[in-house]
Amino acid sequence: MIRQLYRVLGPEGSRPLNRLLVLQCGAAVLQGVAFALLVPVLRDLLGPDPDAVWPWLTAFVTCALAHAVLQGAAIGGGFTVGSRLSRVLHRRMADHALRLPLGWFTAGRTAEFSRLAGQNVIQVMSTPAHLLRPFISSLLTPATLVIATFFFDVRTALVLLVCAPVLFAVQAASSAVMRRLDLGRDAAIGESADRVLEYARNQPVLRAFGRTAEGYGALDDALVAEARADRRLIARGLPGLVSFSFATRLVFALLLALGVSWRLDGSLDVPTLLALLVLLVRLIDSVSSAAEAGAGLRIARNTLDRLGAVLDEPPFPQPAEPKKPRDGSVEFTGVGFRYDGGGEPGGEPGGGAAARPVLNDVTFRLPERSMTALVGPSGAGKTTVAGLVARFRDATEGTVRIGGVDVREITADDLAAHVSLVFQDVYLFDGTIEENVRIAAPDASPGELAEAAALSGLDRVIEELPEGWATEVGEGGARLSGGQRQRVSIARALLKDAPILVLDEATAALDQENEALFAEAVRTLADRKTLLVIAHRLSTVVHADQILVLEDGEITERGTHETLVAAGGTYASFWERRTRAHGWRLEAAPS
Ligand SMILES: Nc1ncnc2c1ncn2[C@@H]1O[C@H](COP(=O)(O)OP(=O)(O)OP(=O)(O)O)[C@@H](O)[C@H]1O
Repeated sequence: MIRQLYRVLGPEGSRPLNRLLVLQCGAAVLQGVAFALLVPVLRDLLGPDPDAVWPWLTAFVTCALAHAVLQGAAIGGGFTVGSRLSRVLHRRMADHALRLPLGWFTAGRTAEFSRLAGQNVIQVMSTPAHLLRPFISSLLTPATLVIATFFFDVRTALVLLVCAPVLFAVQAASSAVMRRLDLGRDAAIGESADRVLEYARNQPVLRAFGRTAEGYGALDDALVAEARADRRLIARGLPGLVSFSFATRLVFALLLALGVSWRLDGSLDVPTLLALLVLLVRLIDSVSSAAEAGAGLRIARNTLDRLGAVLDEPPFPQPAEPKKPRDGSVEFTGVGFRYDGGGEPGGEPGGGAAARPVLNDVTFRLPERSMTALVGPSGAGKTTVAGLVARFRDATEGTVRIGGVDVREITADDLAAHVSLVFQDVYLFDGTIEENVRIAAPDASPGELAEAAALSGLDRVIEELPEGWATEVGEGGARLSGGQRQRVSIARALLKDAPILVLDEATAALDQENEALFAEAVRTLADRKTLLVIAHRLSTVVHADQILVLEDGEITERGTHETLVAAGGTYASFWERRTRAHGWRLEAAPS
């Protein structure tokens, strides 16, 4: 536990923790000495010469006062270390989130991350003040008492010395069982929390389909599993706790019986017996509080383990000898990819359990300042290609190059500076429209902002909104329509002014008029940027310099609109159906 705290706090936090531990240990030992001094105090008080008590009483009061001072300092230190712990953890988690590969952030892991950063960090920050101190004193105070007992009655001390390992063994066994059960219960609670969140988020869909809480199977299952974990905790954990409590009472009874027999055979006087019994009660009390403190510490340890596991996740690997992209071109050479962990940046190429390849031997080049359209049926792997350009994940085979340099040799900062992305799922931060657009380039001039707004069609949104640029978008952009959100995100990507722009279904939420205007803007952008446009709507892609048709993870056709229509393949059949039906959506060709 203490090792975990040192690990999480890092070198800068270790000095206050050292100080705190010294204070807590000192306070615990002094408490033991003060309790031990009660023996000569009581013995002299009840014995034939009560006046002999004064030196012992003075020593007892001095020790008790010194203990109170150290205890006060230890409590204060506990709070200081606790708040430092929360600051360090939040900062380390935020830094680590920046360095983790984007592919790591699945919905489940994001929920776990936010739980850890929120309630779990708060839980852990109370450890030094509320859990560590009682735990240390529940170990050191009894240890001091056992040593002190040697000065009063060696036989009692020897019995305690023999019993101590038995008590510790019972406690350790019970703790190990409880820890495993706690882990299972934590996981069950986490699952329920995720399902409740999902249930809340999906209310529109669930209500539309008339599903009530009772009918929401995933939530029901999670709650049943949580109740099962609770029952398991009680059924399997309780025997351990009861055994420990039973063992401590047994030790007390044994010593009481021995004390009485020693008294009866005349080898122990009454005042010493009474004083030893008082000491024994204190000792059993302290040992019992170890079990209570242990429960809290066990939970904190599990949490620290989970925090440690997240902080140990391999970060986005930075190249040892970074290279700068030479231009704004993009090149895929024999790229293969599958979603099985083998494609995590830094992961073993081709490692992990075998999964179906999503991309297979994909080779293409996007020349600088050109427009390429990537089309294909749903699930063909288009978004995966976009993610590989931005190195959300690494290709499992082949190489992705930007400006002639392997993306694995480019630093994350350089990569971010070179690639701008617009996805269909737009996320806006709670703030104004202007703040959301300026995230891309905080120092952009009003002219640059206006140009990005004009190209993306955001200028028309601004005109319609009474508060214009100062309109608050709400959490996640909830106060804007889907089309408005999309235009904010397009403007943001344009303002960033990266040489490569990837638009993945960027126009999906736009109406036909805005989509046509945006298609026009995209055409003009191709003079300045390398564009990779993924779109179901053919009107956006007909003017592309090259069109790549991706089917089932493979490029099956490539060429301009005219050549592909003339070739009479998949693209031509898409086109034919679109013109015949006057539809705009691209769908899978009938097989
Ligand atoms: N994170 C993921 N983990 C596992 N499989 C995934 C993941 N993301 C996508 N896939 C799978 O990879 C394949 C390609 O998905 P991708 O999203 O790249 O296709 P797409 O062509 O962009 O589809 P759409 O046009 O519907 O957006 C699909 O079979 C999909 O189920």
